[in-house]
Amino acid sequence: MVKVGVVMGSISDWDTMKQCCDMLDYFDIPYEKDIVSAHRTPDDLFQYAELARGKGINVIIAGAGGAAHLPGMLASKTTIPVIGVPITSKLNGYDSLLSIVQMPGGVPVATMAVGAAGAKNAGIFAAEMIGSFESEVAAKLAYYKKELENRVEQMRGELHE
Ligand SMILES: Nc1c(C(=O)O)ncn1[C@@H]1O[C@H](COP(=O)(O)O)[C@@H](O)[C@H]1O
Repeated sequence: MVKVGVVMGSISDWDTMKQCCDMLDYFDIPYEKDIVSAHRTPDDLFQYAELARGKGINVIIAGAGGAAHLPGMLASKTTIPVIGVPITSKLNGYDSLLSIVQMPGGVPVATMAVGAAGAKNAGIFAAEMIGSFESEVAAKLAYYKKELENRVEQMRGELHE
């Protein structure tokens, strides 16, 4: 059963949002991906939010750029937690970031950094949410953290070579 719903406002967001799907693959978390736009397909957005829980989705990751209303509008229509990924834009993603992060009180969106690193972290953060109740995912997260530590150890070696 699908556990994470990954949505983006346009196919032009895919290069970035792929980073989050790569992390979900790494942690063996089943997900679905789709393109939904608050501006271009508002009816689809409402339908997506309404059907998500029934599909078994525990977390939604939504990436959008510019006037990035997609994550916030999803959050307004569902009680499933929404992670927002600001996509780099003509204004370097500042507009996307502020559109996503500045939600009114009562409608939270867990906002990541702009661009690829944010998308990657969104995948890891979703895994952490699922890992809080699935021990197999928690074990994979612990292994991942160990690998990060090993990589720094390797960097220290390279620095002193
Ligand atoms: N911000 C949104 C929404 C939305 O918030 O619903 N729908 C599309 N977009 C964004 O428009 C940008 C340009 O899209 P195009 O490349 O298709 O013109 C994309 O980054 C997309 O996320």
